[in-house]
Amino acid sequence: MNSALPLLEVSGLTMRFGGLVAVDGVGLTARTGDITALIGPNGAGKTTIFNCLTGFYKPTSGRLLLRHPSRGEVELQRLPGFQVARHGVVRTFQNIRLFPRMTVLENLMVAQHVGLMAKSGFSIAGLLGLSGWRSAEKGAIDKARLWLDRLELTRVADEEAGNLSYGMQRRVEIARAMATDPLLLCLDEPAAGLNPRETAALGELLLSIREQFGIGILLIEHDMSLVMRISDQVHVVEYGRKIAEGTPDQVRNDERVIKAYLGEPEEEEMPAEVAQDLNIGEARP
Ligand SMILES: Nc1ncnc2c1ncn2[C@@H]1O[C@H](COP(=O)(O)OP(=O)(O)OP(=O)(O)O)[C@@H](O)[C@H]1O
Repeated sequence: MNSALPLLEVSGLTMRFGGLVAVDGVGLTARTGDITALIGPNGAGKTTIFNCLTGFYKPTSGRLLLRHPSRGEVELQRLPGFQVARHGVVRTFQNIRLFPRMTVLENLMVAQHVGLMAKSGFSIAGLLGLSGWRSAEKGAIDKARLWLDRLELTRVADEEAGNLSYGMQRRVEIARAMATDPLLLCLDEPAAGLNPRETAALGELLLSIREQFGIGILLIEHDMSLVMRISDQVHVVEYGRKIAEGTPDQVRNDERVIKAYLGEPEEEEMPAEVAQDLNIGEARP
């Protein structure tokens, strides 16, 4: 657990769609060196929080404070959406969004496009081969290859991304995000569609990224077993509101969380696998 000031501090985040309040005054923090999970039942507002955080939506109100190591305190909600990733808050999506007809290596190159264009001076001359552009391009290829190597994807570097297994495509998405040097990696349901073996490998991968690169990871995930195993902190939302936060042990024993996931005891029987994941098998009839 990292005790410095949080990398990200969200306060009073509200997002309305017409009459619907999808996110209602949510606060949360994410720290460098931590895996922070954001969980809650379907429709609770998790992806909307991510969309606000990563510049896809302009929040109705609230403050999204990023402590950037060189730029100081940045209020993300004030930035144009495309600037958020440039400040190091990078995401993956619930549905994989690779370029399926490009190779894996090309997918990682595209992610670095903005940096490359900046090196070209956004000019035709730059693109036509000035040395600054050429060395930047080489740097981008080297960085892409480094991340492919780190995520054990080198052997598929020249394959079309769309031909890979779902689990491998998820890995490529994470490699692509990491190649942009994020401060905060936001993963929206990275285990969705993965088999148990792929999910276990994903867990190991996220733990090793946290260990080796000391970035913050913010994770939306429905696989409670994965969340409970790898997270440092867990925030729980229901109907757009934060209902609990704490360590996995604190959250799995929180009555409000148990009710949010399972309903009232008399309403429905607890599914055995959920009870096992939350480790509350003995606590309920
Ligand atoms: N662009 C939008 N326009 C209108 N309503 C929206 C929009 N995006 C989300 N919502 C609504 O906001 C609420 C929260 O949705 P959101 O996708 O954030 O939930 P979630 O917790 O991510 O759900 P899930 O776990 O199923 O992905 C839902 O009622 C949803 O229908």
